[in-house]
Amino acid sequence: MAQYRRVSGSVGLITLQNPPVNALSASVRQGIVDSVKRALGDQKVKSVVICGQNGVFCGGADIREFGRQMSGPPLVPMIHDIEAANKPVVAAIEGSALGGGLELALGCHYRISHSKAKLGLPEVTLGLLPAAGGTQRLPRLIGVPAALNLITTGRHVTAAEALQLGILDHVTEHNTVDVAVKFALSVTGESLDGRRISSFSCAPLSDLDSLFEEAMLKARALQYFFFAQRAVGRWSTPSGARWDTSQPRPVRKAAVIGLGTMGRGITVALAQAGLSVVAVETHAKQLMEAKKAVPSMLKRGAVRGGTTIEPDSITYSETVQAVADVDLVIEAVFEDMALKEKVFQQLSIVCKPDTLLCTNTSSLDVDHLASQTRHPELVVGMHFFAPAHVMKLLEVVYGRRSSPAAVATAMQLGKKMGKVSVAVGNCRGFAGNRMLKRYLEQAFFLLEEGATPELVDRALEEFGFPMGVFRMSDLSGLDVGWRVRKADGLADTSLTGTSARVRQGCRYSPLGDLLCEHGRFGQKTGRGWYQYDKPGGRVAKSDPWLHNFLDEYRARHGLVPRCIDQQEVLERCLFVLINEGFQILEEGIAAGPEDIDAIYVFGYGWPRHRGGPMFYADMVGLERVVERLERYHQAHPNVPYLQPSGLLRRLVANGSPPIHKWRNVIKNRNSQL
Ligand SMILES: CCC/C=C/C(=O)SCCNC(=O)CCNC(=O)[C@H](O)C(C)(C)COP(=O)([O-])OP(=O)([O-])OC[C@H]1O[C@@H](n2cnc3c(N)ncnc32)[C@H](O)[C@@H]1OP(=O)([O-])[O-]
Repeated sequence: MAQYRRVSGSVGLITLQNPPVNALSASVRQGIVDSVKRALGDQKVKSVVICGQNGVFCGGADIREFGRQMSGPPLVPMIHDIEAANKPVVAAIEGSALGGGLELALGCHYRISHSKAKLGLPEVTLGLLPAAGGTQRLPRLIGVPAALNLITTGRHVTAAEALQLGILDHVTEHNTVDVAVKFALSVTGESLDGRRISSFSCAPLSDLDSLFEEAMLKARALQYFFFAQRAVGRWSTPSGARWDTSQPRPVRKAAVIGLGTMGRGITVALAQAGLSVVAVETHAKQLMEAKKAVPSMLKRGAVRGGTTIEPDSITYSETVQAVADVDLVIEAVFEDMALKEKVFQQLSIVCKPDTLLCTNTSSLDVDHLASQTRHPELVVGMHFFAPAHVMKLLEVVYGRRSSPAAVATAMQLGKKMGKVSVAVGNCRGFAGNRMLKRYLEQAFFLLEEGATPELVDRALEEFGFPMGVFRMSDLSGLDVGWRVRKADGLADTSLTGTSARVRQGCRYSPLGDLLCEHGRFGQKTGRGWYQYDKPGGRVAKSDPWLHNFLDEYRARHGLVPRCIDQQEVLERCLFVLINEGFQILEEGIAAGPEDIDAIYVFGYGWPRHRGGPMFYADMVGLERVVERLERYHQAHPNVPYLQPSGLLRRLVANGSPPIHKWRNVIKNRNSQL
């Protein structure tokens, strides 16, 4: 219902009353219709304010009435009558104005909001359209592009953003109803001609078709990704193991070896999944720190998720012997093969014969680690992403000898931990990091050729990544990749002349190695591709030192900088990553494009509304991807990964079938097409 009273002499105050969110039930709509009629008919009333009780304007349609026979006055004429009123009507928005609630506010002549309020048209998330005027009034008020974004995403915006967009007339920190009443008094008698949104004309746009086309593509990408997430659970391996024929083993007690950043996150994620956990760290200082850090991470998680954690579900130990009775072990020691070999040899002796042994390596050879144990069929990779208790992605890496039960167990455990688990084969970097390597290389090459970190990052962020490659590299630490390149014998900055930029016959950029030699490891040292106000600082600022360094580097190597545009950045960085994805599909490292897309959206910040790299390739058109790769390969013949992969070429030769048909072509990869 709605309460009506006259306040401040001449303002009719209508208060929506329907706990908990003043949704527009039949009786609320009836209350509004009756109150508006009263206010407009009362000569003492010169203006009207509509608000909601208990600090919430209106949560939209009453979801408790969904599926029931429609009764009471319909919303559209009700809002239209408010707009047509000859006395000013002001919406006083507190809490939320969502769906029909915002549509009601758009029917008012003025909108005043508290700074903490949220506004939006979330109908799309319920399978509806904002059909009570939202699709008509919002574009007229804020323009088609901004309205389309709100309508198609359903996102809630803050009062500050709503003010900036032009949805609100005023935002206040004070009592919103009091402010709205004062405002209503001040506009009494003013003309309402320019305040009725439905009479506004929509600003004409020359590129309206492409705008709608883009919105349609986003919708298609989101639909594709919805199904892709589900497809990854139906895993299979080239040896014929499958999700529906492989029986997972029960895992009640698990162990984590190594309590650095990753190990702590994994311990938390296991405990949150209800397992009892043995957390092992052989360095006394690190163990002591973990004993403090893990419970506070668990506490924070419990507050966020409203859950409780058994405090004694984790036991700590300084020796590997403590894992003798666990069902599964996740090794998370330093990324060093010799160290991991030793751990696996020890585990193979200490653990029960049927304990599953998992490694959290991000790129090392799972088969080699399996060969260190007595039961290589019980070894798989469980590659978590930092922070392991937050990030949704888990790559489950099966080796040559991993049993179907071992893969099924790791996949099921991942699911229990709330992860999206993707089964991938064993190769250097698995699927995600292997593709990332090509993307990073191209970003470095672009700097050599004349780009700046700012230019590259801007292009990637405008594409939709939360962070460009260089800002991301500063966040995760430049030293991580440097260590790997040193171990691989690549990071040799003593080389001069042309050999400084070539390794094993291919183009190589030593830029990352040189930065590390200057002690620039990214945020942790306060300097990287950008500068930060202090070590550990978060706000990246352009660094003149870096720009000088790049100028000198180019001059030293006789590289003439050229103008690089955003399109080249996107094509070079993304198409090479996509090409590696096709290679991975061809080799059977990932079973289907959905696996790669899930990995990239959940693990690497690929924008969901672009569906993932493989879906994006399908959208761009496979022929175009091939054509651009060939062109770039011609320009850079010493970068072999720019050469289109065999599978990509075969798909094009097959008439570029849509993504859901690629598996058929992959299956027939031995045919003579
Ligand atoms: C022709 C029609 C056209 C219009 C179509 C639309 O408007 S479509 C758009 C429709 N609107 C939306 O899609 C908005 C959906 N709602 C929200 O986004 C959020 O609830 C919120 C932001 C309003 C409040 O967030 P918060 O974290 O502060 O609180 P919370 O989430 O914990 O909920 C608290 C309680 O409120 C209840 N309840 C909530 N909404 C409605 C409703 N519309 N109705 C009835 N009840 C509703 C909720 O069930 C819960 O009850 P419980 O379990 O305690 O008995």
